Amino acid sequence: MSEIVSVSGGPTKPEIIAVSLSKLGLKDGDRFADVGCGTGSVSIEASRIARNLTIYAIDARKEALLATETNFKNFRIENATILAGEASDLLNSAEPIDSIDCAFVGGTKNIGSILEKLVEKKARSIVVNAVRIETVVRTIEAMKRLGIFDEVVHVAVSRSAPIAGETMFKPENPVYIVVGKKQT
Ligand SMILES: C[S@@+](CC[C@H](N)C(=O)[O-])C[C@H]1O[C@@H](n2cnc3c(N)ncnc32)[C@H](O)[C@@H]1O
Repeated sequence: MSEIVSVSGGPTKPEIIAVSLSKLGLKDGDRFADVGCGTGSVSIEASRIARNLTIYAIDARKEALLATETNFKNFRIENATILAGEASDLLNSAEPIDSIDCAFVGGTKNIGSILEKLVEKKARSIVVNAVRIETVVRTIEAMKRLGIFDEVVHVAVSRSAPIAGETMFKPENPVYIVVGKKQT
């Protein structure tokens, strides 16, 4: 199995991806947006959970796009379009993405605008990862305005590490997982 090529800020830790994707509720055949894809690791895990996804991986940084391209090739991710640029612009019109079922947002610059566009594209479920408290507040407020706010989960993971032949735990940075669901 290939190692994932990393970039600054990614890959997202596997435990955070696991909780995020469990909240997202992907189904086979969904159209999935990985907004601020970094390394593409969330898309790679998403395609292990649901079959026949159509993936749109978006990032504004060249190094992230290159890493995603390499990782998708190494992990044999199919049906994926990698899009370069500001997410709120790329989600603005019907081209290249006309509708979305589920979105994971790991890149939170312009989060209010991104959420608006995802709702316009009929996303039934949106999960945002945030580490800054200001981003968490902005995300909750935007989701409430759009009538999609569901919950926030604060996840703090500690990982085992060897010490003097025994085992201690080292904390990872806590992450807030903000969940939005289309009201039915
Ligand atoms: C924390 S990293 C994401 C890590 C990723 N989930 C992974 O597993 O590799 C955030 C990424 O979002 C991108 N980003 C942030 N805001 C963005 C926006 N508004 N549009 C496009 N990309 C954005 C950054 O360039 C960065 O690569």
